[in-house]
Amino acid sequence: MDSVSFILFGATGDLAKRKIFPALYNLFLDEKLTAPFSIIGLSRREWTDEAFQLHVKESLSHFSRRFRKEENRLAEFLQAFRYCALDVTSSADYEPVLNLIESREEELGIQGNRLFYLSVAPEFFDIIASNIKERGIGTSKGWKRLVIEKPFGHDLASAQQLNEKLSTAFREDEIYRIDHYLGKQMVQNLESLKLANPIFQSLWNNQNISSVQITASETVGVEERANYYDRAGAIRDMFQNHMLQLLMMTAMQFPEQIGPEYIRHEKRKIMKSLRSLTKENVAFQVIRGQYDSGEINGKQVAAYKEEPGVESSSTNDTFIAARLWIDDPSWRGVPFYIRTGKRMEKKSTKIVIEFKNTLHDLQEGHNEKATPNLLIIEISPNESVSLQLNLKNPLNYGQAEPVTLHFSAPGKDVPEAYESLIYDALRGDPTFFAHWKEVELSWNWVQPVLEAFAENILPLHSYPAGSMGPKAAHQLLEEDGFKWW
Ligand SMILES: NC(=O)C1=CN([C@@H]2O[C@H](COP(=O)(O)OP(=O)(O)OC[C@H]3O[C@@H](n4cnc5c(N)ncnc54)[C@H](OP(=O)(O)O)[C@@H]3O)[C@@H](O)[C@H]2O)C=CC1
Ligand SMILES: O=C1O[C@H](COP(=O)(O)O)[C@@H](O)[C@H](O)[C@H]1O
Repeated sequence: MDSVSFILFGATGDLAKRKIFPALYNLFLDEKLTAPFSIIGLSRREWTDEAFQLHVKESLSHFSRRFRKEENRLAEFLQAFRYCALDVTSSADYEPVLNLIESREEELGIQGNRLFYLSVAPEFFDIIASNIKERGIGTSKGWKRLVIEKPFGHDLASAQQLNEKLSTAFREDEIYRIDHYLGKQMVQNLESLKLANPIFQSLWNNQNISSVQITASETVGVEERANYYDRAGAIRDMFQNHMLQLLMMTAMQFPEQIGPEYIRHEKRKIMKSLRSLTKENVAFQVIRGQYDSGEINGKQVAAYKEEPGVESSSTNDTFIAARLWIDDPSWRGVPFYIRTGKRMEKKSTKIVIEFKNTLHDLQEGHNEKATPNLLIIEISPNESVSLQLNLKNPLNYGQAEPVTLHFSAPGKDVPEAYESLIYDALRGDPTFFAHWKEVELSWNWVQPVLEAFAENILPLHSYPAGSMGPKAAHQLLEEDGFKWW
């Protein structure tokens, strides 16, 4: 891997503190950051290099699990950090930034490879990209890459506009759109679960699978993010990006070859085959909900409308469930159910593949207990794969009963999502980043839902905090003869 300048916009912010510095520190400790490297922090406040280094140190003391264990290497790591104050909207402020980048590159002998990480509010993405171009910061002997955070747009039109603006400064292959769900180890494992296991390869289709469910439930509420969340809702915050990425990763067929372009091609094919909705029929396929007060882990919590910063008349969605259909030969007839929400009973992200229940079909009326085979992929908080099978129990008159084969991935010391993703961006592997076409196709599917929500065409179901969502979300599956696992 090349030596790089890592240029961090929004260096004093929350994401930098909680995720980016700890990820960089781990990469450094694991010798995955090629020495020498330069890290330049940028944001408005007037900090010295020393103040910035102290901030990084404090962030690591709170958020890095390896801080105490490997403190002896900390000074070496912090030496790489420099700081420059800049207002991203002021073109003149970019000149000292360029000077600093170049002087550090010269001092360290770095060949001009520059990774720009935009950990700032999305309204700044385009102005930063164009200033990087205009002010010559992206012009050097080495490569340049742009890493951007979500959200990528607010709807289809704004995402398209943003992409157009970014593409005047960066080529698509230079843009790395972070979706941190793609950095989760079990999501990255989906590819090998299918590819490396012929038994699943041959079963991964509508001949054998009756339905697929993807759940991301959270116990947290809106926290201090009402200003953003009340305009985004679960549909933009989780569904359009993370949930649809999980759908693509689950449903994509085996690429002809391993490689980012082949995988991304397969993902795009899934999105193109998704049956589109119209604003008028959204209500038949989508359930929206908002949490009411309730109890979570023995603690009483407030209703969404009573959260600080939320209007008492808010119709924002804190829960969404949907039934999607992939109209291609492999998946035709298999419903994909997706649900995600805040203030639910438990924190759990998982994918459940339900196989067709042939035993049940053969012995209708005789063997009520035969449950379908299930492949359960737990993504968080635990990382595991379980396969539920049926076996006869000789102690119970030979009745078929479910038994489970279970594998738990080693939780400790597994790289966190940000660590894997930053490493991939540094070495130029875009496999687990969202390609523009995936993002555009996702917005395209979601757009009628946004419109139906905005026009209040479908009911807003309330659900008690601490539950698994509104009743209507259960009915959505029951009407097809399924249930959420
Ligand atoms: N925090 C999280 O967990 C997550 C965040 N994200 C995304 O990451 C990005 C950053 O989020 P987060 O860190 O939470 O946001 P914060 O509000 O905590 O940080 C924003 C950063 O931007 C800087 N900034 C604001 N205005 C300017 C300006 N005009 N010029 C230069 N710098 C400016 C701020 O520093 P200063 O005030 O000193 O200028 C600060 O460093 C957003 O796109 C967010 O959606 C995505 C997933 C999770
Ligand atoms: O992107 C986001 O994700 C988190 C959930 O992430 P997880 O890794 O804890 O599952 C969510 O809480 C947040 O609202 C959203 O912006």
